[in-house]
Amino acid sequence: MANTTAPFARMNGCGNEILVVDLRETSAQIRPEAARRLGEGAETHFDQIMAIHRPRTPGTDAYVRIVNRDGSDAQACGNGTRCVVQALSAETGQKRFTFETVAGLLLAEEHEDGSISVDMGRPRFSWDEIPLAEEFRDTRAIELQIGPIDAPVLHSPSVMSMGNPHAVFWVKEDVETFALDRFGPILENHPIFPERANISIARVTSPSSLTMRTWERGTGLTRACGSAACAAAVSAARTRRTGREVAVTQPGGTLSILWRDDDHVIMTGPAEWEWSGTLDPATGAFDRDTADSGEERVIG
Ligand SMILES: N[C@@H](CCC[C@H](N)C(=O)O)C(=O)O
Repeated sequence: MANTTAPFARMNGCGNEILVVDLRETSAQIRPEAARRLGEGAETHFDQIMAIHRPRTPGTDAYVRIVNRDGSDAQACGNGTRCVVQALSAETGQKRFTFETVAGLLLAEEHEDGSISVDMGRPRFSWDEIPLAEEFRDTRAIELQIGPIDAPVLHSPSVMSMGNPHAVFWVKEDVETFALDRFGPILENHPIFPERANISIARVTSPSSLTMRTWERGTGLTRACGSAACAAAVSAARTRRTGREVAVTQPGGTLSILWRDDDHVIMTGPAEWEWSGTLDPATGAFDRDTADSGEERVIG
């Protein structure tokens, strides 16, 4: 059977490296081995793949599957969702979208200034929804620490789900001074997280701002993580460290997070197209569009 090729765009959301792959014209799926091959590529290395499939539910614009660099599936990707919105808006001029993901429906909108808002849904706080391996009645701070028993480097994280699991460790020092590259994989794979977890270190800088870094589940250190920014902002409000509208600054940029009174979390930020090409979703083989390959495509 001839290999399938699909258009894709290399994009980023606040420096979170995203491949947006258009699989609407095929029934092919991104294979884990293809994801790992693309993730190891000098040009195609990515944090997440956002695979756009034909809609499965009436009233939605597409079904979007999220794949991490290690080939694992994820339930949410805020930065990647903004990239999908920008790509489809560039293709059709449509500004409002409803996407279906494994975690439910996401509503998104591109604004006149080019910024994009995504309704990331409601946060989940109960231990069995995050999930955790054992019951914790108060997930605003759980017993989990790393470092010397009598002087832990990180401890008492806030934990929650934005569709995907997050642990947020609060610090008073510059978030860049922590060896997250060392602590991240240990905590990501800690037995308390049966589905692993995204691990963030966050520092509150005012009643409406915080800075943070994230070690992402299935990917590693990234320059930004949208769902982690939502988790940190909600956790900061939940622990009365900030209000419900927070500017979250990560190494790749700043996102605006609003935890609305109806419990929905609205994330607003940029998306950036870098280059386009075609790829085989089964193998990860790709060709990059050249300057003379016709009008500058985004994905379609
Ligand atoms: N970078 C994404 C998060 C992607 C999924 C995460 N690594 C997980 O496995 O939960 C974002 O912007 O939210």
